[in-house]
This record gives sequence, C-alpha cells and structure tokens, in this order.
Amino acid sequence: MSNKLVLVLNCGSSSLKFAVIDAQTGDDKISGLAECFGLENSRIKWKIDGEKHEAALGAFTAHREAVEYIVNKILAEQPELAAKIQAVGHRIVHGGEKFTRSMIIDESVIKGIEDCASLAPLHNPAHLIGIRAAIASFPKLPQVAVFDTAFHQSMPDHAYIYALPYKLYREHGIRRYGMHGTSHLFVSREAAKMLHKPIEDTNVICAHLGNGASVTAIKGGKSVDTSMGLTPLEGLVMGTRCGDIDPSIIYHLVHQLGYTLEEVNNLMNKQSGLLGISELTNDCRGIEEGYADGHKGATLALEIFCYRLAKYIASYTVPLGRLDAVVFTGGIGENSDLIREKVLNMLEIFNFHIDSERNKAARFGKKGIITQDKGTIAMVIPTNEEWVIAEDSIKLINQ
Ligand SMILES: Nc1ncnc2c1ncn2[C@@H]1O[C@H](COP(=O)(O)OP(=O)(O)O)[C@@H](O)[C@H]1O
Ligand SMILES: CC(=O)OP(=O)(O)O
Ligand SMILES: [Mg+2]
Repeated sequence: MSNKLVLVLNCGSSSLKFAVIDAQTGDDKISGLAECFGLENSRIKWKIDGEKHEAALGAFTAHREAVEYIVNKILAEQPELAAKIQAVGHRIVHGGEKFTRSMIIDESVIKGIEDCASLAPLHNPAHLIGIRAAIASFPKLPQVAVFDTAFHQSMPDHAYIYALPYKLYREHGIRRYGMHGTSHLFVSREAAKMLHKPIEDTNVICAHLGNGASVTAIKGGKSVDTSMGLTPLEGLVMGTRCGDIDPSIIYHLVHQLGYTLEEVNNLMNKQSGLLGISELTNDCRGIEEGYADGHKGATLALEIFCYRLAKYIASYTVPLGRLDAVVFTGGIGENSDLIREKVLNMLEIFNFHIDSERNKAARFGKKGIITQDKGTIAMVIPTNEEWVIAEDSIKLINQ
C-alpha cells in the first residue's frame, strides 16, 4: 500500500458512493454505497478488502449522516488506513464553464459549485452537502473537486451551442456541457494504451452506459462532442431518462394533456427510458431477461436503446474523421454482450466484425477487444472514475 490514499465521495440525489483508494495503484481498500436517503429504510453497504458488510442508517438519513457514519464507524475501525488518508476527492457533476480542471476546494470553489446548481438541480446541491459534511468530519484534510463537465470543455462552439437565440448562451450559460467526463477521460487513455498509440494520435468514440449514459467523440485525447447537454437528460435512452425528444412534446403535455411542468420534468427524468418503454424495469439485466422471455415492452426498449446508441456512434465519426476504436464502458457497456453485439451489427457500414467469443469473455470487469482481427476495432474497458478522482486529488495537493 502506498501512502497515497484518498477518500472519494460521489454524492447523488438519493445515494452516496464512497471508496478509499490507493491513487498509485488504483486498488480500493474500502468501497461502498449509502442509499435510500430520506426514506425509512436508508442503509449503507461496504466492502473492506473484499469482505462485505451492511447496516441500517436509521430513518430519514441523508448525506451528512452517511459521511459521519463512514468516518465514525467504518474508518474508526480501520485506524491505520484512516490515518493514511491524504485527501477527500469529490465527484461534482456540473462545473459549468468556470471549472475546466480539478480544484482544491475553498470558499470560491464552493460558490462556483453553488452557482452551477440550477444547471444540475439533482446533483450539485447533494455534492455541496457532501463537501460540507466531509469538511466537518475531516477538518485537517484537503478537499478536492473533480468535475464531470471539465473534460468536455475542449469541445468547439459548433458542438456545444444550441440553435436557440445566442443571448441565452451569452447571458445565461445555456449550452451543451456534457457529463461522465472523468469516465470518458479514463477509458480513452486506456484505449490508447491497448491500441499501442500515443493519446495525441488516438481517435475513439466512448460509450459510457450506466444508469445515466452518454457517448463522447475523443480526438487526440480531447472531447470534441458528447451526447449529454445542459443537463444529464439529453442524448441516449437511459434507465429512467428519455434522452433526445422533440421539445414540443413538453408544450403538448402541459397545454393539451394538463401536466404541470414539475410532472413533465419528473416524467422525463424518472419515468422514461428503459423503464418507461418496457413498463417493466429500468435495470438492464431485467430488460435482457424480459427480452429472452419474449416480453414485448422489454424487447422494444432494448431495440430503441441500441438503435439510438448506434446512430450516435455513427454521427460521431463526423468530428473524428478517422476512427481507431469504439469503446464500451459503464455497468451496461462492461457487461451486456447482447447490447454490444446488436449495436455493432447495426454499424456494419463501418466494417465492424464482432468476435462472439471475445465479446462473451469481456465481461464482469475484464477488458478486451471484442472484434475480429480484420476491420474496425471495438473494445470493452471497465471504467474507474474513483481512481481518476484519487489521482487528481494527490496531484493537486502535491503541487
Ligand atoms: N451483467 C449485466 N448485464 C447487463 N447489464 C448489467 C449487468 N450488470 C450491470 N448491468 C447494468 O448496469 C447498469 C448500472 O450501471 P452503473 O455503471 O453501475 O450505473 P451508475 O454508475 O450510473 O449507477 C444497470 O442498468 C444494470 O442493469
Ligand atoms: C451525469 C450522470 O448521469 O451521472 P450518473 O450516471 O451517475 O447518473
Ligand atoms: Mg456511474
């Protein structure tokens, strides 16, 4: 174990993922999830050196109590490990245009994250609670903010400006920002290594397919286009988010069908995507089971998910010119050989020839090329956002 341990916190709207990571090797010493915040059954699960633990957090717990639990119980039982933690790294979904790189957190960074809260109302307020709780629990440790949006600040304006009146951008910052940047950065670097090419000469399209999902075109290590927009709602079909729709549907739902704007927002973010189409589940494993059993909704959801993804991948060859590889990552990208096969078959025009055995082998944390030796390469690379956050935290505090 090196002396570069970082506690990484990823505060979501109703959960908190955490890990204690060795920034040098990427090994997690502790990893866990506190979930169901605000409900009676909020709980926390964690793993220490592979051994699993679980506890109830008490009714109506939220981020602050969860951070206290991590510090007072989990880390207190591991005093040697706790004493070696050098920094706390926070995943921040929205950094607007202000943050193009990771930052050591001080009052002005907190103010900047607050200023972006209206652009990510589900995420940024939760991050701020996590930051304040972590400062209270670890007053002596440096706190670092690592932004999902930072990696996408290299996009050219023709990729990030919406065809709306320009003053909405100028006066209110309404533009495409993109998310999952930490993951896209990590897997694109790993892809360059697997291709034995310098990152500056590597052009890849990365599909991060988790509960939220996005595709990014990465040219020479820089994001040149991405599918998420002002918020994480735009782009692909996701677990419960609709991704791209005709914006007039909102007007129609409100004025013809009597929905409130609040209800429409909830419908698009929480009741759509795989869940909304299938009327079964937002979980890709459940969708695949439904598909295997001939469930009509699950089959349609899977087809739409793959078709939208294939169209995005095809369109991102435009900014790249030359495509070296397509990379799949995230819980679905790393595990669903079915979705990978369907998507690559839809992209036959780009000369992908899937290798079934390689595709089946690259699952459950195993990376690998999944196409045959001829044609364009597709690969699977497990993401590790926590490692990037830990590395950035150590780099910044040593500067
Ligand atoms: N073996 C599997 N086959 C298909 N999908 C899987 C498998 N394992 C996990 N997934 C899917 O991965 C998704 C969660 O991905 P993850 O990256 O953990 O999400 P997030 O970080 O956004 O919470 C879920 O839809 C889940 O069903
Ligand atoms: C930005 C986003 O969608 O994040 P997640 O995948 O963690 O929901
Ligand atoms: Mg994720």
